[in-house]
Amino acid sequence: MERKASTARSDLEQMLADETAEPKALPLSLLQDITGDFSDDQQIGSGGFAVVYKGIIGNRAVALKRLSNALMDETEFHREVQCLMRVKHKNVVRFLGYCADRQGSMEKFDKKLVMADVHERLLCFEYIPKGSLDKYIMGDIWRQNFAKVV
Ligand SMILES: Nc1ncnc2c1ncn2[C@@H]1O[C@H](COP(=O)(O)OP(=O)(O)OP(=O)(O)O)[C@@H](O)[C@H]1O
Repeated sequence: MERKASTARSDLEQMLADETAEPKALPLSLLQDITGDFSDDQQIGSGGFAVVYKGIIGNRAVALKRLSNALMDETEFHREVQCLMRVKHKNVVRFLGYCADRQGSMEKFDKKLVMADVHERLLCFEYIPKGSLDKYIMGDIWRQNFAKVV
């Protein structure tokens, strides 16, 4: 792992230990490293705007939302990060950091090689175990309404 990523890894470890630490910018190389390069095995869910991965950092975990560029543009991403940085509440999942990375990559288009701009935008949160709340809510609704019929 490169030096920048290894410094960021220890910063993130310290942030997980210190609940008062502010969210910060995280390098893409660190996020690739802790998610096995966004491996399918570490995928934990997906929502309207993102695929969510579990990132392993020491004996702790974080949740990483990898945003779809088609669904959220740069301005919206900045606004989202600004809002998340202001929210601090015991009942709201803690926001730990963000990553906005842009790299040139040579791609074939129409039989020609062209330099494509590849954007990665990610949001990092504390990891909440035991799955999604809607499963528990829907589980109850299902039990109350349909369990007797089946
Ligand atoms: N902090 C987290 N810790 C653990 N799992 C998470 C966390 N955040 C999201 N997930 C998992 O990823 C799934 C998708 O989350 P996400 O917030 O992207 O979708 P959503 O709740 O449908 O929201 P939206 O519609 O705003 O995208 C959740 O249902 C949950 O299983």
